[in-house]
Amino acid sequence: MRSLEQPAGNEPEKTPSSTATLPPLPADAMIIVPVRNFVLFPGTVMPISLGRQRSIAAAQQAVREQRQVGILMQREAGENEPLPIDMHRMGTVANVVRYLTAPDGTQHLVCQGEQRFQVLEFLDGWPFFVARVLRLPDVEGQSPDLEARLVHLRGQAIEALELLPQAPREMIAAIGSIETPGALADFTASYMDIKPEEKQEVLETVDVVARTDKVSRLLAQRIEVLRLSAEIGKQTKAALDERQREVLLREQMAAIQKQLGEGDEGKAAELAEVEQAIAKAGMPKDVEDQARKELRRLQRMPDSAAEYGMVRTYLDWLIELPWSLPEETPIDMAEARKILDEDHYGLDKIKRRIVEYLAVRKLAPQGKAPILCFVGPPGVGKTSLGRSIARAMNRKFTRVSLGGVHDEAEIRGHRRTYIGALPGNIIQGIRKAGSRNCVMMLDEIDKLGAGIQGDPGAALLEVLDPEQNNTFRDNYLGVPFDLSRVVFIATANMLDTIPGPLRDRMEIISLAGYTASEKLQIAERYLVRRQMEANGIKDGQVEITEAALREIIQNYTREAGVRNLEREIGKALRNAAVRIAEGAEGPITIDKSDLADILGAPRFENEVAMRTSIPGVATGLAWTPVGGDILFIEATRVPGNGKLILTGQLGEVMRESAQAALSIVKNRAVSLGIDPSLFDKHDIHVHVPAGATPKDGPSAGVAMFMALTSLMTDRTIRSDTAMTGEISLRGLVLPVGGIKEKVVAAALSGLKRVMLPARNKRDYDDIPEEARNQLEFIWLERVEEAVEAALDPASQAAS
Ligand SMILES: Nc1ncnc2c1ncn2[C@@H]1O[C@H](COP(=O)(O)OP(=O)(O)OP(=O)(O)O)[C@@H](O)[C@H]1O
Repeated sequence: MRSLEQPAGNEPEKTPSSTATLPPLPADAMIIVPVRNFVLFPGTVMPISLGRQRSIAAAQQAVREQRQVGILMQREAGENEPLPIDMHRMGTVANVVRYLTAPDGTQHLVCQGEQRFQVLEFLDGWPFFVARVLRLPDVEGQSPDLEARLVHLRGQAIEALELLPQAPREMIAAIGSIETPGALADFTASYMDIKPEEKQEVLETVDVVARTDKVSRLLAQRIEVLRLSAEIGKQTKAALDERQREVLLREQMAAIQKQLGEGDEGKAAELAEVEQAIAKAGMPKDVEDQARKELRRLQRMPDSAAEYGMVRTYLDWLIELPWSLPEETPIDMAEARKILDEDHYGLDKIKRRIVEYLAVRKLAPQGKAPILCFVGPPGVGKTSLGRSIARAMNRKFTRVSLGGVHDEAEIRGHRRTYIGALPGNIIQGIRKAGSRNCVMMLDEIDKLGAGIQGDPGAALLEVLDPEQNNTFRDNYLGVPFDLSRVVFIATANMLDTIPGPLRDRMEIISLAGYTASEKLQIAERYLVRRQMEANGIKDGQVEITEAALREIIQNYTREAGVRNLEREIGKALRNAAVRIAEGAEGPITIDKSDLADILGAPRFENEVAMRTSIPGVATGLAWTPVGGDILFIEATRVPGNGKLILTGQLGEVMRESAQAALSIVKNRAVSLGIDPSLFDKHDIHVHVPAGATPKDGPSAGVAMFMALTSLMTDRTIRSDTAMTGEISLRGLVLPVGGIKEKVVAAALSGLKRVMLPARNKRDYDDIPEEARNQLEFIWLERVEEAVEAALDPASQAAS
């Protein structure tokens, strides 16, 4: 209800700077800013636009002198050059909150009304209006009568606000917080939709009781008008029946969209397609209802709305998920066997187990088959076995990686309220497979973490539980999805870290790794062919000799599986491919002697011989999640006083076994031919290099003992011998785990002899024949036997 100040016509040329020399204002005088069609009330803050030069000068002077101003309404709004006589006699003293110039150059004064004032007389001598005034603060006592008026007026004010189509909440709150009737009357009058003259009348009603009554009367009239208007609105609305209303709204929406330049034809066509897709998707009834509900929301939304894209993506997910079940063909067992043999060399026991599993599924397709879990080092064929199972069952195959999954939402999805939410990786896997009865491989189930964001293991349990997984609920989808026909297969590198409850659900099938000749077979039959195809080499163009393959297996790779082997073969073949492309006359043969040029120097050649050529180094055998490995224990002595120094990030148990080994050596010093005084003059340092191998557990005991014995007797250990075994303080050799993997690793490293605890003889049958044939086995009861067998006879003379 405030009108803008109009720019004045011919204002006398008085610039604000010239006001610096103005006479000082008398004590009861005040700078006056005349305004039009606007009443500032005490207790309210309002901006006033300044147009006339005189008003700008007044405002600038007030700001300069940090003075209050008097806001006074003109009697005639149209008067550009008001004289004192043209102004009301009563106005409001105000503090200047801000004085600002808008980007378009207009000036504004933000004022906070403080109290009423009455003009006593206008004074001359300033380029703006100045008047002597009488301030009129509100006189408000406390009486039940006043209190009653306050309550009544407050009730009315709130009622009036609530009758407005959109009741401003903060206004209601402000009204509730005003404590005195006079202030409430001012506040209400200020915001009420009444004429400026009526507002001026309220301002001029200094008596609080009279003022409250006046505002109350005005409000009562207002409420009556508002009520009537609401009533009319309601009646008109009721007159339109629901259908008409919808048509009307749709038309309005279309009109608005047109206004916004959003052509609705493209959108309509798009949504018609979505509707058809929903009808065709084969969704269960409740899912279809949900999809249609979302579609209706889309229809009502402009396609520029941020939410439009989100709902559209959600619908795409619902549409693209394979809800219906494809026909399941019975498993052909003979064919299944053929496929397994076709894809994999060896692995007879495992293939047999898989055939059994398939037979059970064939006989009881709806039954609860166990979940297979392949455990073994990388590259031994876990994933490719999973693919073969899918092929044998005539189903789609999909992989879901669980490595490093810490958050339940990665399995089960984020709620749609999150920005960028998506379904969890189970549902993503299903969509990728495009089939509800796919074979889903849950990779690296042993690397599942448990973080603060819920336990992904628990979510996975639900996925795998046949009692629950027919109504698996992904947070993003918000509707159940039936996973009961999915064939789950898990893979892991190690058993220990698979959460217990998950392990209980699964049938573990271990794949230990391949011997050198198995690798050779796999390479000859599968890997070379596959890499030739991958590198565009035709049959007969390149040949890799057996000797070359053996060399790669022996000296270029050291792994339980065949992944690196395949990579090295690929590298060798690519080299040949380049030569063919450059026009070399075929066929090209890659022999052992060519490898150094193609693949570089052998990586593992003679490592053992080199390392063990000095006293104090023993070759141990370690078990790791990626298969067995050899490991060197190095001991050296430095001048000191008998301390044992251990380095190489050893675990607690391994540190203890080093101490035990030292005690045993000290105990037997004389019989071993060691000068006991050596121990007093030296510190002994034991180091176990090889960063990647986990170094804990007691099984390096024998190797520690031998390294120390070798050091103190100054005799080297045979370079063809590796050892494993725990030791007791009394010199007994105790059994250890992982014998099969360790022995295979020893064979792969080209060693000839292994020293094992006698009580591990029971594991001998598990050791692959090839390794058995390659190695000499020395079974140890006591550490003395190790000394006997391991110290190099050639180094005897030196002692
Ligand atoms: N017995 C085998 N016969 C033929 N090929 C094999 C055999 N074992 C492994 N392979 C081949 O070796 C490669 C690596 O195997 P795969 O990817 O299945 O290993 P993985 O055990 O799943 O490893 P990771 O745990 O790292 O996933 C594949 O190309 C696979 O076909």
